[in-house]
Amino acid sequence: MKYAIIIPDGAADEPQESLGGKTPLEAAHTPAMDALVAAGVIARACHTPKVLPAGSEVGNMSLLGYDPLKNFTGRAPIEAAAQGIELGAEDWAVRCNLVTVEDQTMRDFTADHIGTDEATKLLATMQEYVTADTELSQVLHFVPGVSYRNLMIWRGVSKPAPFSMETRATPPHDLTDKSITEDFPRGPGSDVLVSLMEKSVELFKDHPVNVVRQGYGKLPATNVWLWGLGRAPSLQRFDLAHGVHGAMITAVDLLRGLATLVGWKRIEVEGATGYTDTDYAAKGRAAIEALNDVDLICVHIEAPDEASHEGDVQGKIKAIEEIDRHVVAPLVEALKARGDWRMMISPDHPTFVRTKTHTHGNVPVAMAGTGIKPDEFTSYGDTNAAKSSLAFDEGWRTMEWFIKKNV
Ligand SMILES: O=C(O)[C@@H](CO)OP(=O)(O)O
Repeated sequence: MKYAIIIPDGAADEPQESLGGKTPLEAAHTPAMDALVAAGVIARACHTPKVLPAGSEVGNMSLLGYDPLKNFTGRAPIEAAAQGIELGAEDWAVRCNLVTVEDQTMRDFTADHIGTDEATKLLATMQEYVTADTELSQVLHFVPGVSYRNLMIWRGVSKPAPFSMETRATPPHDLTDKSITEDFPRGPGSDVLVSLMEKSVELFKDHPVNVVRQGYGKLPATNVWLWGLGRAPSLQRFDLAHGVHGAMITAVDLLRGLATLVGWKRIEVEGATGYTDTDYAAKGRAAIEALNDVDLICVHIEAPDEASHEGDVQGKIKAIEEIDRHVVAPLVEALKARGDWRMMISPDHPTFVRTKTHTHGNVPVAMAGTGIKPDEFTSYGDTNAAKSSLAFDEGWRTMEWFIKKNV
């Protein structure tokens, strides 16, 4: 049996007045996704338990079949795994966004999609500052990632990290257009995080990177925003849990990290950007090719989530349609040509274009293929999922149903 999982990140949403009461998934023209539901089932799953952040870090862990209530330790340690950074028992990883804050309001949690080269220079400035501070020089390390998504690592052997599970920090994408004044990190060790965030304002103010950016009309990176901290998680290998070898196609470190932690192969695709300008067709082609090597291919596409964070409903619809045409449609054909197959389509969490951020709640899950008997539904969407009698309140249990159903 060959399996494929498509994750249109953040694609679930609420009905929109501007779409005549449809959700973006329902307004989008998605013949391949609809055909999959017609041939199989639609279900709903909750991948974000109320007590955890309604984020991709929790949602995707659950989607891959791991109970986040037992396994989730924070977002940054997962992203550290993507970079091959090993965290010891005393170490903490912290997500270090580059952001644009204006008049104490979060103008852009991506610092206008800052380039990786520019981000690397700004992080080097933070590192220079920390290195000059004898107390923190041995423990804090700024690690560039891709664009605004970077890390800070606290090596805790010589000086224990002051953080705990009680340390709270708000994701900057939850603050778009909002005041940041009440949302600085809180709890154990937050003074260290806040002082670095404040110091970055001073260090970045006239930084050459920002001078150049403003010269060509781009927003400056005014601050680092520290959040998503945690210690290393330990996840059971996916093949030991399900007897299936998997591979991941994604453009973001969060999913690369999850793949690493569960023992999946990672496939890098040229032109995959983690944004709405990604090369959807290249991802589709890479997924088909991967079926030669692995039993399960997972394709994660960040674009619907990014369009939602920008409040761009038409951009979200376009991203969903591109996924349907360039990933789902060719992949279904390729799977069918190989014999027994199954496909699942599931977002990790809803991202509302209205609020420009993630929310807890159900996502629609389409599952079809060998051994899955069709239900009465014939199109993919949030409303049909809400009506379905197949529901996974503990979303992480969906994976077992998908892999093992009737086998
Ligand atoms: O990586 C991030 O910082 C966020 C926003 O881009 O991603 P997601 O919304 O998928 O959690």
